[in-house]
Amino acid sequence: MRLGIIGGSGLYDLDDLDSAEWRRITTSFGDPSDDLLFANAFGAEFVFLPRHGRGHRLLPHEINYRANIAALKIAGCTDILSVSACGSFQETLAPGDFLLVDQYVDRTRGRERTFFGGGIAGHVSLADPNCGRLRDEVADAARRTGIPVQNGGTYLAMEGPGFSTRAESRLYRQAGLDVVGMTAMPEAALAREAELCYATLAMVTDWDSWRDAERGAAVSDILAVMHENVTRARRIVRALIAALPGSRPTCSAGCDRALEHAIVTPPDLWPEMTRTALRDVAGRVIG
Ligand SMILES: CSC[C@H]1O[C@H](OP(=O)(O)O)[C@H](O)[C@@H]1O
Ligand SMILES: Nc1ncnc2[nH]cnc12
Repeated sequence: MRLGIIGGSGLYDLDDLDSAEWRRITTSFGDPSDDLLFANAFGAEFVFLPRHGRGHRLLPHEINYRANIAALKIAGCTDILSVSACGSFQETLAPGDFLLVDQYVDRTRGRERTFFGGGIAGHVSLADPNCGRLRDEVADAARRTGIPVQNGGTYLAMEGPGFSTRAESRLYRQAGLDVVGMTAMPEAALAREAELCYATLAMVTDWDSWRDAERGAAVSDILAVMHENVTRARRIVRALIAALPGSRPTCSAGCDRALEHAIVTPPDLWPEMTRTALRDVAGRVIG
């Protein structure tokens, strides 16, 4: 089992590593957000990728999500923990709190959201869009650190880059959604297509814009909360790494077999170019 960590806003590298090396990986789907950090700690090898690049150079819609997921797959990752800063729609999720997301509502637009196409049609199931097993492992890791984490909640993926209007924010709150961010989709869907176990650790940084008496989501407030809490996010990640099993168990949630019955086009019709590109992420079924 090899863990990939996608660091979101505020998490651009990891500390306390025994060894680490930044390496460039190119993919059939373009370049990832940055080089990948191949690292070793607690006797486990893992890979880290800063989603917005070091120095936070990329807006959510400028991120090449396909290349990021493909690069982590090429790097040998079997599981991905994605860390994301989020606004909260719930009184029970205050700035500084952590949530393990189990559902997403995707309101992003115009992003490349599939590896399929170009003559090979594939449709994966997204009913349970992330890995319950990995989520529980992260919850256990958090428990060992003593950091409270809510296990389960819905993440609204908005297009951005501007934050929600008050009307949008209230609508999402009334709909019972829990947090809002700009990056977990199509990342989660692409991880599923690449047969990777995927979970989102959401770090609540603000109340978004539904509270009358407050000015609404603002980067200065978000960055302040993020800086105060990124150390706790790192502690959860470290506890997870320290408990990683040496070999990957067959995923009880089925993420590692997501493509088993997903491809509709018969193999004799697969265009060679598309097949070659898909090998980066779907070699197991593409051959
Ligand atoms: C810096 S505030 C908005 C920014 O923060 C979140 O990033 P990430 O999900 O990568 O932690 C949000 O999605 C926006 O990209
Ligand atoms: N309120 C918010 N909306 C969208 N993305 C965010 N990232 C952090 N806080 C956010």
